Amino acid sequence: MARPDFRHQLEQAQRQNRSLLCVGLDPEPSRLPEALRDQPDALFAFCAAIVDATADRVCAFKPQIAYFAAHSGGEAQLERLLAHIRAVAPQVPVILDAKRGDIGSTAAQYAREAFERYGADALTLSPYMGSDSISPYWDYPQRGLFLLCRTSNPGGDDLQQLPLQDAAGPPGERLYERVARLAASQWDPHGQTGLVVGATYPQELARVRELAPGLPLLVPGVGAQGGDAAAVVRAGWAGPGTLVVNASRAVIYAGSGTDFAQAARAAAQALRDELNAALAAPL
Ligand SMILES: O=c1ccn([C@@H]2O[C@H](COP(=O)(O)O)[C@@H](O)[C@H]2O)c(=O)[nH]1
Repeated sequence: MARPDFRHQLEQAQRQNRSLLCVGLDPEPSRLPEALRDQPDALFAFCAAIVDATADRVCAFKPQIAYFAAHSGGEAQLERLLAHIRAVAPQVPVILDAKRGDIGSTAAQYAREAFERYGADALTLSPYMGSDSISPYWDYPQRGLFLLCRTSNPGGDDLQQLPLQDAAGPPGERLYERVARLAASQWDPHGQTGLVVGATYPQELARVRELAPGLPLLVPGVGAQGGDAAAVVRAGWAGPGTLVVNASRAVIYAGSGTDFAQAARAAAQALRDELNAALAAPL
């Protein structure tokens, strides 16, 4: 049977697992439990154990491609990991975090890599090369696209907060606001677009929600980066399928011993409950 489109997958996973939590899969070899560290497929083995332990507590998984591509043989382990998620948790969509952005001909190759090679359900993109760097991904209308809008890092201010003075928007519109407005209009011809907004900037998150009332927002920055989970829900929630809150290190490194997967499950459960407690009505 054909998989539903990303928005429906996300909505279904959120309802089924009663969860807004996305677990980020960012395996750093020096932080893996000792028992796994020397295994040739340690990245896969670690992430697969986290997936198995948390699949009924999350609405998505988000592997960050750099943690795999940085190591010889790592991309093959990422391919294996996506196949594993598909086999053990077909109801949970996978957002490949690659933050791609390039001219159209190269973008077409990145799209093929994400959606055909890895079989990801959604992909993060940097939109700062403009519409022709995004349009090749529209050839995969079933897959989700999350455009970087207001990122979680302090340096995001350097460009994303710049006021614009051109005729295409209201005077003083910030660059991140322009991205949100475009994503909610001409940059979303197939209803597949979402935005990345950091949990560390709840005011901007609320502003993005005003500008893009129905778009899914992928919100990294709770846990290790200190974002407030309840504030994220208050600012970003607009109904099932509209808010995905990512935590990577706070979940995957919750434990470091042989019980690391159980520790990850407990951390995911606690974060899921914290997010749910901030919802006005249960999922
Ligand atoms: O603005 C952004 C965009 C992406 N990320 C990514 O999310 C995770 C966050 O990891 P934590 O361990 O929960 O801090 C990581 O993969 C980043 O590359 C982000 O942090 N901010």
